[in-house]
Parts: sequence; C-alpha cells; structure tokens
Amino acid sequence: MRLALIAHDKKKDDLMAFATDHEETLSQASLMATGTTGKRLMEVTDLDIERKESGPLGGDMQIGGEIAEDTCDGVIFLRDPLTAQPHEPDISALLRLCDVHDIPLATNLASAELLVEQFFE
Ligand SMILES: O=C(CO)COP(=O)(O)O
Repeated sequence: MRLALIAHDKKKDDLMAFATDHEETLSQASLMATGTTGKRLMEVTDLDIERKESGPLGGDMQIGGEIAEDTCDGVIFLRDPLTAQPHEPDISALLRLCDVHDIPLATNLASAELLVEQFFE
C-alpha cells in the first residue's frame, strides 16, 4: 500500500493531527508527501516518508507521475479551498489523474478517515 499525503499551508496542522492520531496505522504503508508537508510530518511523527519537491515546485506533478505509473494506491490531499494557489494547474492535474486512474482521493478530514479505515483497519 503506497499512500501520498499532501496539505496546503492552512491545512497542515489538520494533517499533522490526523497523522499523529493514525501513526500506527499509517506506519504500515509506504508513504510519500510533497516537500514541506513531508518535512512537517517527519517532525511530528516517526513515520518514514519519501519527500517529493514542494507543491509549488513540482511535488504535485511528481505524485501525479506516480499515479500515472501505477505506483500510488491512494491520496490524502487536504486542500485549502479558500486560498488561491500559484500552482493551481498542477493541483488540478493531480486530482484529474486520480480520477483517470480511479485512485481513492480524500480532500478533507472526514474522507481521509474513511480512506484510512477502509485501507488498513
Ligand atoms: O502545495 C502543496 C500541494 O499543492 C503542498 O506542498 P508542500 O507540502 O511543499 O507545502
């Protein structure tokens, strides 16, 4: 099971709390994250995380590449729906690829809980 974890700045605290709550479960997965999200996750948990570039520098695209290569089984992406992002085209491309390849995608905490429950518990 290979899972991508991503959060926009205003959602990072939520993702850190989620990862801490589910640390034991998430440790069963192979995890990757965009740059800053991954750095924060490794600061607050003992999870082993493959860090991609930061989102605005191509990290979303790198995770999209994994989806296209069939090496990503699920994405938790806590997006900030109230703040414009400079790399919006990359974000849309990642979400689109999840749909193209039928990859489970959770974009808020409620769906992230369901995804993790279904995947691991
Ligand atoms: O911008 C992001 C996703 O679109 C997240 O990137 P960071 O994890 O580097 O902040």
